[in-house]
Amino acid sequence: MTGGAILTAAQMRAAEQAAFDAGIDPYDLMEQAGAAAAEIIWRAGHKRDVLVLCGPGNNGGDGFVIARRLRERGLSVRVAALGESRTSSAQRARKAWDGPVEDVMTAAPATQLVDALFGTGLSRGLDEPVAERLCALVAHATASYAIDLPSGVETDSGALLSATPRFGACIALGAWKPAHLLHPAAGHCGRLMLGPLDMAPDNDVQRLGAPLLTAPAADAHKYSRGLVAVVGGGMPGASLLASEAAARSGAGSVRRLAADMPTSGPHAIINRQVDRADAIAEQLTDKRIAALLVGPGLGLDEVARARLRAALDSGHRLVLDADALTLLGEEGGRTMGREAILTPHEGEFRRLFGDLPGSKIDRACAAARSSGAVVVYKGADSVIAAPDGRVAVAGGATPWLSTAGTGDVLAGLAAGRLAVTGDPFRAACEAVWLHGDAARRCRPAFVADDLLAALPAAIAARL
Ligand SMILES: NC(=O)C1=CN([C@@H]2O[C@H](COP(=O)(O)OP(=O)(O)OC[C@H]3O[C@@H](n4cnc5c(N)ncnc54)[C@H](OP(=O)(O)O)[C@@H]3O)[C@@H](O)[C@H]2O)[C@@H](O)CC1
Ligand SMILES: Nc1ncnc2c1ncn2[C@@H]1O[C@H](COP(=O)(O)OP(=O)(O)O)[C@@H](O)[C@H]1O
Ligand SMILES: [K+]
Repeated sequence: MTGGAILTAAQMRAAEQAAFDAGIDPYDLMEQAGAAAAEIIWRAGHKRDVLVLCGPGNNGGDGFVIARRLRERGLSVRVAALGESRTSSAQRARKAWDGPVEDVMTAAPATQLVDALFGTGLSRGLDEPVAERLCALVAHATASYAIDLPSGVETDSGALLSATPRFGACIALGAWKPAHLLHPAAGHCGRLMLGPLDMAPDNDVQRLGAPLLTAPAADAHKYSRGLVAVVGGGMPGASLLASEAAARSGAGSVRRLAADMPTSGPHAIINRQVDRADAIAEQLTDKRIAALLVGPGLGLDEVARARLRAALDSGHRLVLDADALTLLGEEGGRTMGREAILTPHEGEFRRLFGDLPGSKIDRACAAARSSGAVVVYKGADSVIAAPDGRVAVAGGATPWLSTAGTGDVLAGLAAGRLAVTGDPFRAACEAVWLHGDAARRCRPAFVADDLLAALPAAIAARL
């Protein structure tokens, strides 16, 4: 269920060095990279005139190979460079291009624009006139391709170091980089494609891929498929959304423990009217509970605090979301020391873990290590990190998800999948995938309730 390894610039360089040490010729690798990218551009099918912008490093070297390969296919190709080529492989690739080399600042636009100015070696923002020229040439083009990365983005953090155009597509070379999935850079990549190289580095950090789910066993019953308990609070809607998501996640049974009794909603959910924390604690002694969710609509008062304490003391596998995370943060955090999933958005993450350094991936890893729990650091780019160092990064979720209540659905899904699998990292990955896929199946301007109706189709697609 992985979508491929994600490597930082330093990890990519180390993998490249290991390949050279193993006998791979550096120039062969550049030829491979350029050929793979040219093949993708050719197959994209525009078959129109091309302008390839080449920078001074190996990204520029890839550009010269791409230009040569596309011309061999019969396309009208022009090349424009930003100064001299500085690496021996790039110099060799430039020599192998026997056409003219124009200046990036004066080259006329083309229908297809290939940006091979900078990749993983970008060390600072582009000079302003160069960034402006790149933006103008991309704006003129019908099709635009960033080679390895859009020039101007920081590989590891996904930050924009200078004005960066939005490309139609980005062809990653050899492996994904954090900037392909982390915002704001991810929003400038367009369609993501991977140009394969002989060198195939692996890493604990992976792009989230489609999960493989299994149907219930022939002799399954509602408890063997997982009983989910959801602790409610002052805002009933949130725990109702979460409960229904858990009920539609593949779990066998859902019990909602709250002071209110819903007047509508799926009758399959068992609502137990309990108010006091000791009554909730009593309900939580049921050993059949396979996962417990607390947080959506919980509230932040003393009653909420007592309910959270009862949940934490119950010993069950936990999903903590929303107000539970805020309350946990007020208490200075707590090491989970058990199978648990925390699902903070940006604000909850900062309240719980403070201002951590590094990329969103680094911050999620640090949070997972310090809490001992699987952390789902939500947003347009969601990072799922386990305390043992495994990470899955989800990109490409529709921004229509940024509507109230979709987090409650995700939390319910995570609890449901945790009850089914008993594995917090796997459950979190499955939940984020199914949530994103259900959103893709909804029409624009959907509301969180619509996601619930789309869940069975999202699950069916993964069986
Ligand atoms: N690793 C692999 O496995 C493979 C890698 N491959 C390819 O190599 C690429 C990495 O190549 P790379 O390391 O040569 O870096 P690259 O991005 O071309 O630029 C570095 C040059 O730019 C300069 N420079 C930096 N910022 C600047 C600025 N703002 N404005 C002006 N100059 C600036 C910098 O100079 P300096 O920072 O020293 O001033 C240096 O000269 C990678 O993305 C992929 O395309 C594939 O061919 C095969 C497999
Ligand atoms: N711009 C976006 N693009 C894609 N997904 C998003 C975006 N903004 C939010 N999301 C997703 O929507 C959900 C929102 O959760 P949350 O912020 O907890 O909302 P709520 O508390 O209202 O339920 C998360 O799963 C998050 O990853
Ligand atoms: K580039």
